[in-house]
Amino acid sequence: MTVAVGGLGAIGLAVAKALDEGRLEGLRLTAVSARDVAKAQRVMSGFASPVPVVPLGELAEHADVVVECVPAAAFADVAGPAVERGRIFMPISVGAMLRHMDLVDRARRTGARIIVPTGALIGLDAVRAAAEGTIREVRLVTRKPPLGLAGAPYLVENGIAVEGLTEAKRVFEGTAREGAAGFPANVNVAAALSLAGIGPDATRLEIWADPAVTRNMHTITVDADSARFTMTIENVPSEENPKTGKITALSVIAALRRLTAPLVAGT
Ligand SMILES: NC(=O)C1=CN([C@@H]2O[C@H](COP(=O)(O)OP(=O)(O)OC[C@H]3O[C@@H](n4cnc5c(N)ncnc54)[C@H](O)[C@@H]3O)[C@@H](O)[C@H]2O)C=CC1
Ligand SMILES: O=C([O-])CC(=O)C(=O)O
Repeated sequence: MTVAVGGLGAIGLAVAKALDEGRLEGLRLTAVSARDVAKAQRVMSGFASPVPVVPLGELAEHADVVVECVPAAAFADVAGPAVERGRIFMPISVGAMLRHMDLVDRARRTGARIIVPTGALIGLDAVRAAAEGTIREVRLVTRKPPLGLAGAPYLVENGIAVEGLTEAKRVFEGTAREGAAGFPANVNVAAALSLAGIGPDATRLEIWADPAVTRNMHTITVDADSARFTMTIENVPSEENPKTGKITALSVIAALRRLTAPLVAGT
């Protein structure tokens, strides 16, 4: 299968490199997109098999699988054409996906498949299994270093300061949908959780700005008829973008690997 990667930042570059290095059996990189084309061409010259740098909207013409690794604002430029052409579309700006759920109906008609990786989160296999039964409650508590949240539209609009905190402060409590809208660069995890479970309006979210933490921490609690579980992940920030946990790119790579692997484990 061929793969195109939109965005060469913390997540996209790691994914493109894994493909170029031949670490993904049966998958080959065929195109990338970048805001800074000259820089991307320099990156390509260091690749074993350089690929064309094309606009986001053209990625779908070059590959069976289109991976979106751009800021939320550019999501639709990648997603629309990929779904329209019936590709496998892998979004990572999952909060933006919630505002474009019409893509799911469109995918039904074009034969596209939209596969959301677990990303910076944990345990969506268990959440999906529980959702086949009856789930009473899904809650996510996200705890981040205050600077990782600074500038989020919800904080700006509500005049909530996170600078100079000496103790943890809960800055948001609401639904995953409201959280994804108010913190577009921070809680894609809440959107992914909601899609795996009971949807963006029923999934509860708390966001804490915590000066005592150096990692992005996410705790999921699920109460279902089949099981009750609580899971916590403590993400090491990536070097390129401290807002993004290092595991996120690895999650995309793992999700790609299972597209062609002869054996897959986990729901
Ligand atoms: N689902 C999840 O668990 C997670 C999702 N994310 C989200 O993933 C997305 C990517 O995150 P990062 O790689 O950390 O961001 P980043 O800022 O490091 O990289 C984004 C890249 O996209 C490029 N870009 C921007 N506009 C573009 C355009 N029009 N055409 C082509 N390239 C363009 C930028 O130049 C940059 O290189 C963000 O929306 C982020 O919020 C981040 C962490 C976890
Ligand atoms: O990397 C993380 O811990 C989570 C994150 O930024 C997101 O969900 O957007």
